[in-house]
Amino acid sequence: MKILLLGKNGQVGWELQRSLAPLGEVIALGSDSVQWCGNFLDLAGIDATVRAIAPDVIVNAAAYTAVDKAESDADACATVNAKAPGVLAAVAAETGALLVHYSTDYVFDGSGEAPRDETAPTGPLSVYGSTKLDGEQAIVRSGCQYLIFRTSWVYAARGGNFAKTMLRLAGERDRLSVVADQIGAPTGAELIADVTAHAIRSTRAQPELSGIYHLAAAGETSWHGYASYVIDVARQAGVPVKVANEAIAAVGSEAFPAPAARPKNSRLDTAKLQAAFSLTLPEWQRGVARMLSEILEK
Ligand SMILES: NC(=O)C1=CN([C@@H]2O[C@H](COP(=O)(O)OP(=O)(O)OC[C@H]3O[C@@H](n4cnc5c(N)ncnc54)[C@H](OP(=O)(O)O)[C@@H]3O)[C@@H](O)[C@H]2O)C=CC1
Ligand SMILES: Cc1cn([C@H]2C[C@H](O)[C@@H](COP(=O)(O)OP(=O)(O)O[C@H]3O[C@@H](C)C(=O)[C@@H](O)[C@H]3O)O2)c(=O)[nH]c1=O
Ligand SMILES: [Mg+2]
Repeated sequence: MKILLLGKNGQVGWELQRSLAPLGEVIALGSDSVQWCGNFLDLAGIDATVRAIAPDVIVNAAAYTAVDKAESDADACATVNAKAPGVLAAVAAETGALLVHYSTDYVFDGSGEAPRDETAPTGPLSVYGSTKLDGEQAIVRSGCQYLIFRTSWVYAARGGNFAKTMLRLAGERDRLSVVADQIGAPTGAELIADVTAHAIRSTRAQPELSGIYHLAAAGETSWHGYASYVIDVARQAGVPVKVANEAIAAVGSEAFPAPAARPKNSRLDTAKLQAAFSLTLPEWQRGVARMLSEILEK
């Protein structure tokens, strides 16, 4: 099996370089690749690259993920998150390749408290969420065989994420304010990459497994609960933190104004994935603790 991995240097892309290796020949590209075009702003280049490599599986881990910046950079965000996946899907539809792609809880409007399943109506609140939804829909419309994993609150030992921002701020400040009315599940890039490899194997054998799946760790927390957990683990590991637990103020979203609105309810119902691929997704704390042990023991 020949696999083309795009976005190899991102949180998920980096873990996919590891998890996809046993499946076959992996050609991994980043936006800075020179031998082939890896830049999603060059749609013609991406089209030519995929056709020249002619992979059996395309795994797209590239995306414009700067949620707040996207609000004032909509065109670039749409090209990367919607148009480029449309180009990948068109080639996959023509060649019969399987396209694997990632989307987000931010395609939902965050109303209510019930976890969303894959049939729930969407209603993105941000440019980022809208472009990610457009990308999903371009893939579904193309008629190609696909696996789209909607995930949430992704972290990795490597790369930028909320947990690492909190660790940095906890070392610098003696007070923090963190929103407590946005609820979701922090999900490790490692878990996503492992589930992806497993799902590709199964779908290559059973094409009817193709579709959209929610993929998030089990359990739930708020960003405030997540920050408190991360800082507590760091403190117990002997990392010097300036902020005392009671100085991590739980605030409403309105107290933390940001260019992009975020959904309050980011809960994802993952029953379809767990049933289709015979998986049990672990509680969010397990992966976060593992990531922290990796970065704190350096
Ligand atoms: N991060 C999160 O919290 C969540 C992410 N997701 C989705 O999961 C997937 C992976 O996310 P994650 O690994 O966290 O993302 P990262 O932000 O860690 O990585 C994104 C990757 O996309 C690449 N990229 C950005 N712009 C371009 C471009 N113009 N051309 C080619 N490549 C580009 C970046 O490469 P470079 O650095 O070279 O620019 C980077 O390697 C994405 O589809 C994302 O939408 C879903 C839910 C949550
Ligand atoms: C840094 C910081 C953030 N926050 C709030 C802002 C925001 O509502 C929430 C999350 O902050 P961030 O901006 O780091 O997280 P954000 O970039 O919105 O994370 C999102 O990334 C995209 C790619 C996704 O697909 C989503 O699933 C989600 O993971 O925490 C605080 O309340 N206090 C703080 O000190
Ligand atoms: Mg972010």
